[in-house]
Amino acid sequence: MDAVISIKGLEKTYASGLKALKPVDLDIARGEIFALLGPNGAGKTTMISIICGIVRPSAGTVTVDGFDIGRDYRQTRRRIGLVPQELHTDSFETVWATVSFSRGLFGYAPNPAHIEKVLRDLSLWDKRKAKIMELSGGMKRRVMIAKALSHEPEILFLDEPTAGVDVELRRDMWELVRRLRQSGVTIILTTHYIEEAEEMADRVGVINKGELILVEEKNELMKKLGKKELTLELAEPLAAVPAELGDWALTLAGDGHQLTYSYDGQAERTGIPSLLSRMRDLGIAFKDLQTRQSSLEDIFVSLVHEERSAA
Ligand SMILES: Nc1ncnc2c1ncn2[C@@H]1O[C@H](COP(=O)(O)OP(=O)(O)OP(=O)(O)O)[C@@H](O)[C@H]1O
Repeated sequence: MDAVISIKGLEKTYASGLKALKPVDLDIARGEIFALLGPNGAGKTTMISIICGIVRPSAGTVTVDGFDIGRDYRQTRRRIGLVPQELHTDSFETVWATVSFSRGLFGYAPNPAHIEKVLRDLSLWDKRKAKIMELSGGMKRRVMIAKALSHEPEILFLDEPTAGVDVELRRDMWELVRRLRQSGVTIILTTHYIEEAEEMADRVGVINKGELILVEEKNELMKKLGKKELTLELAEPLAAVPAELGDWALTLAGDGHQLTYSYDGQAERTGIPSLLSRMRDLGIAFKDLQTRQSSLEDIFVSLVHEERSAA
């Protein structure tokens, strides 16, 4: 892998004694979209903040394009754009001035053409003369992204990019992220919206209690762990799953009206034809049926749940 970020043995223990990151090893490939999923307090922001030089690690190393985040802070930081979770942009400055100023902070010469492109891409061009404090929350969030892109970073971190934004802005952001990837930018996003990871990510990492419990290509993950479910709407309710159907993984719901069979969609034999013929023999009729592929959300919940019960 051509790793643009390489994380080795990264640990963080806060002054309170809380271990926010257990040793984490992770390589981020150049040009990929990597989604970091995890419940509240899992350590996502801590990890991003360390890579961006905001939080100091307790142990381990991180290199960005071969530069060490500690020793070569300036070199690493100028390659990175960060869109933080919290908006702190209340200001009397205009959109144009704010975004242009951000670029200057990284030591780059002014480039009005680039700033104009960023503002246009984010539908902020019409607002360029507006003061930040006059903007709506969604607009402010766009400004945060514009600031992060002002110095043409190779790597963009988006910490919960669409928390609390409306559907339209979320779609716009997804579109923008795709365009950025096409232009060669590596994107690392944290999200609570699993739908977002499912839609966008090339690879997914799941972090729980400071531990990276899984890193996998999204498509592989969905194939490997994805279960399918067949739900039969019964003509007459059942009080319990009949013993004669004990060979199939069945559950009863909807006051006995819904019989659900969970099976491995990748398996050669699903067990469905034999189940249906056994049901016919037993005189159990159904009115309707539907199948459902488990989503990344189901996979995530079961992973985090397994970890919790193992702990
Ligand atoms: N400055 C700090 N001092 C002490 N503990 C902290 C500090 N910052 C974060 N923590 C703790 O470290 C753990 C990881 O927090 P972090 O913000 O990295 O999680 P997260 O995965 O980003 O969560 P969320 O999804 O809620 O943003 C949490 O238990 C949090 O309370």
